[in-house]
Amino acid sequence: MKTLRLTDTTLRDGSHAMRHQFTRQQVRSIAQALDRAGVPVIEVTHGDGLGGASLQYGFSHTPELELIAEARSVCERARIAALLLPGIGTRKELKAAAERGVQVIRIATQCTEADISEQHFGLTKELGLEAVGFLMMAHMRPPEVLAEQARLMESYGADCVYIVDSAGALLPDGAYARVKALKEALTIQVGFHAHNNLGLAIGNTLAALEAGVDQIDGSLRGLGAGAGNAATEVIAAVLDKMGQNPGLNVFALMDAAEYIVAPIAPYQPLPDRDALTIGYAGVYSTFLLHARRAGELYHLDPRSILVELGRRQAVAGQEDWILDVALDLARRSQDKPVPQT
Ligand SMILES: CC[C@H](O)CC(=O)C(=O)O
Ligand SMILES: [Mn+2]
Repeated sequence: MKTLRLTDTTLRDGSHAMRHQFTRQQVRSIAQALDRAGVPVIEVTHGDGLGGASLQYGFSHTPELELIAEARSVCERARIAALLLPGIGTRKELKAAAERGVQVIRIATQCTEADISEQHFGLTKELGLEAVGFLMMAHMRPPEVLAEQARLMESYGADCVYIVDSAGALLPDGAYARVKALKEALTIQVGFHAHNNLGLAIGNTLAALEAGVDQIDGSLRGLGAGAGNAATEVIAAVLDKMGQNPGLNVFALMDAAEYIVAPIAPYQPLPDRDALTIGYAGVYSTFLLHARRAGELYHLDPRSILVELGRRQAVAGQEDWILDVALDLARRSQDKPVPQT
């Protein structure tokens, strides 16, 4: 039986929910707990990947390279992964991350733009690292288009390509069909990364498993953008009940979620009305907090901003659209004629 590989992204996708304020001590405790619980890969980076700390995406409390080194120093078995979005992260950050002990680079592009990742895969392989492709906003394209894009990443040297449900907008049949299409098109491994905006993160992960997925993502307590990710401790318990536990200590993960992550999380990600709107309208999960802020600023319901962003098909990197949309909606509401009585 092949072994399913779990990557925990509490210290990367969870960074969105933490507004990128992880401290060294928090990273050490979380990484050590995950390592001891048998999680084989731990992703540590600014939420928007290497080089993400900026005015646009939010500055980090502690530089991500230092956090990577902290995580590396406490792990005895787990490999450390870092996310990189071409254009945000450059060759310089990629090399620096490798020097701090990163062994897996996950290269993320919009699901129709795999062609911008060739150089980054090239350098990752040159440095002797494992290279994983991330096709983001995968609900926006049908399985056959994703398979073509994944084939490009395979030709650049990817060891695995992920279907990334960035908006948490997929239903189980959509997750199944997309993973299946990649399994049929590629000779390398296939992964699935879920968001819980429609409350389907675990259900979709199980659909991906049914389609033959090789790698999946989780985060403790689901800490992540939007309504968060598939919770690592829940994945572990479910896989265990299915007789498919790949070596995860279920109780140790429950403890890490409860006693290490819950006390430091600023809120518990869940499909509340704004996050649910993200899944419903098919919007990038990281837009949640930005849309809430814009809503407060312009006295708008964040849901109206999110629905309009979905209509305009906004994708990663278009965070500046959020304020534009809010301004348009605020202006439009002022233009409305006052009802005559
Ligand atoms: C900014 C990168 C993004 O958060 C990657 C990811 O996890 C996703 O698209 O879901
Ligand atoms: Mn994500």
